[in-house]
Amino acid sequence: MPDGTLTVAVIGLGTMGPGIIATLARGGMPVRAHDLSPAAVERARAAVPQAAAVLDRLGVAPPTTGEGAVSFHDDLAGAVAGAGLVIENVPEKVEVKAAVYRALDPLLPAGTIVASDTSGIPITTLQGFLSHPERLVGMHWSNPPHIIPMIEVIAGEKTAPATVAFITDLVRSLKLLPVVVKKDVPGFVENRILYALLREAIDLVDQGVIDEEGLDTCVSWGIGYKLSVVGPMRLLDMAGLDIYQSVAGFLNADLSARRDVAGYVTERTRAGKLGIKSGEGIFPYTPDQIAALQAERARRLVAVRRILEGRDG
Ligand SMILES: NC(=O)C1=CN([C@@H]2O[C@H](COP(=O)(O)OP(=O)(O)OC[C@H]3O[C@@H](n4cnc5c(N)ncnc54)[C@H](O)[C@@H]3O)[C@@H](O)[C@H]2O)C=CC1
Ligand SMILES: Cc1ncc(C=O)c(C(=O)O)c1O
Repeated sequence: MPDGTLTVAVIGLGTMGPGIIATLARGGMPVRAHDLSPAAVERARAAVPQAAAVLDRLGVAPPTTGEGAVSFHDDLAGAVAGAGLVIENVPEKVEVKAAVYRALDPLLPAGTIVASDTSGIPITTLQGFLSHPERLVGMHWSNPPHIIPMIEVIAGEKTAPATVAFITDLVRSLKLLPVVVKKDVPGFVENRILYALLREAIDLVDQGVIDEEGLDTCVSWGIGYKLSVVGPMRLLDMAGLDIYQSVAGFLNADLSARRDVAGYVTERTRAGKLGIKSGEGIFPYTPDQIAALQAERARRLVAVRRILEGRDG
């Protein structure tokens, strides 16, 4: 069980880092942040207060002891000094994560818990790169991490139950929603659902069934809107399992079952068109548009969450 003295190190300060840092600090924990890129550190220095301002709008108050201090460290050793928890948040490549774990090993006491924010690399795979694998666990936040309250907690084959309990208690102490995933499958739960949806969405655009804007309108104002209130299992009962039986009977065989990544995406990633992070992906973005888009998305997500939590509306 985390106590009031827990210091957390966050390694990797890109898309996910600043929101995670702000959330932990708002929970009263000192946070020590590190990225090998000085540019990423500078971006994070600006992004953490921005995420904290969103937490204000969400009504997330620090404990009476106050907000945790955030410090930035050029070196990994300095970042993890005194940390009881290290959150690994580097790119989704096994070799990159493995290198971080190998670098962490001599720096950490055996009992220091290491939580990976991996989107779906099996935790058991990652446990092969860290001594005392019982202390490694998946702690999968969703983007934006300072707004989405659900966090998946995933044990690898060698993860100790106490490690899982530690992270689920920590998530609860932040008044967030831990979901313990019972099997260490690739993609866990959230991303298996999301990637099945994205595979179908990309396929529909690729086939010319609908254009990108139309796809987003259809999903955001149809099933996406509905799923924010009624989960898939409850939706089956709401629609009627007989309806699912009939429709799935012909539709399942027609859904995309591709095992590779659609050329629609590969062409863009190979061209460096990565999305907001590169200024263009499926859509083009100017810096002003990015700032406005991120502010508006935060505003809407905050408003929806407040309503779903029964605080507004
Ligand atoms: N982007 C998303 O929507 C989500 C990503 N994740 C997962 O979180 C992890 C991080 O993802 P992002 O923040 O999107 O990645 P990112 O690419 O935006 O940021 C990664 C950061 O790690 C830094 N880095 C790379 N190697 C490093 C090293 N050896 N030591 C220290 N820092 C290093 C990079 O400089 C970069 O700033 C990945 O495992 C990803 O799958 C999880 C949930 C959502
Ligand atoms: C496309 C995509 N891939 C992975 C994740 C999370 O691991 C997200 C997300 O959190 O939204 C995502 O959108």
